[in-house]
Amino acid sequence: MTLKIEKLYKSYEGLKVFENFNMEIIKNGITCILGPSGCGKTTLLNMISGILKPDVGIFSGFDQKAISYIFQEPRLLDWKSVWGNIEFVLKDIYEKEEREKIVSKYIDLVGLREFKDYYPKNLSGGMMQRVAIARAFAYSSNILLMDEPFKGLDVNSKKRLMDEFIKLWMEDLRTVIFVTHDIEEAVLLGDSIYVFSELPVQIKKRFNIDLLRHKRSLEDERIISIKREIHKVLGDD
Ligand SMILES: Nc1ncnc2c1ncn2[C@@H]1O[C@H](COP(=O)(O)OP(=O)(O)OP(=O)(O)O)[C@@H](O)[C@H]1O
Repeated sequence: MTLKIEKLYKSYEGLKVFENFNMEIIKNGITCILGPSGCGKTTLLNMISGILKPDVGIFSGFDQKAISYIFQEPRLLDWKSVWGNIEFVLKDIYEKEEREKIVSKYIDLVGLREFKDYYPKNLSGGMMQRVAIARAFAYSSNILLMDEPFKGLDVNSKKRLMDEFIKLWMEDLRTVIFVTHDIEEAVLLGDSIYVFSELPVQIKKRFNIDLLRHKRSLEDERIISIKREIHKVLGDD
């Protein structure tokens, strides 16, 4: 099963970003998007989420009510604790008792139990991003948009967060659309990787990776060869 974006057009004051753009997204899989800076990746996520309107375009299989969005920066509410930030998105949906169960589950899954009463100002960047990820999963969406959620984190925090993300995703498979500049993140997490061109953006190439995620490693021959090909397509060589 796939979700489809067809005949998409979007310009900003004469700058053509999308022009007859088409793309398929695997349902309940992880689709990664790589591409040069400014090629329209965030614009695409914003249109999928409904934050931004396309000029023209058909989106099939997307229900904007069922979308969670993890932004580059965690966007936590400063005046709410870790617990409060996650509970906030469940307020109008569940009764208190059910909310507590859900928040408790996700706080444990991202390892923040002992920090549940902390406020954002007392958390590290990695911890804030863990709260943002827990919040996105706690909200029962079918589609999860992620715009470089691991950007700017040190290697260990990033590795830990990626492992936590996969653990959460395996619990209830959702359709993930994941924008990144980091080829290693893409080859470790993606079922499918799209490489975008410069503007107006087109798909330069799509890679499908059918290796089991827990068996993937950056030392694996197949992963090394896919990485090399992606570099070539991006024009990094
Ligand atoms: N609100 C806006 N008004 C005018 N131009 C915009 C606006 N938002 C984005 N653009 C332009 O549209 C193009 C695509 O921007 P977008 O942020 O979607 O790219 P991106 O691929 O996410 O970039 P990056 O990888 O640097 O985050 C860029 O040239 C950008 O300058």
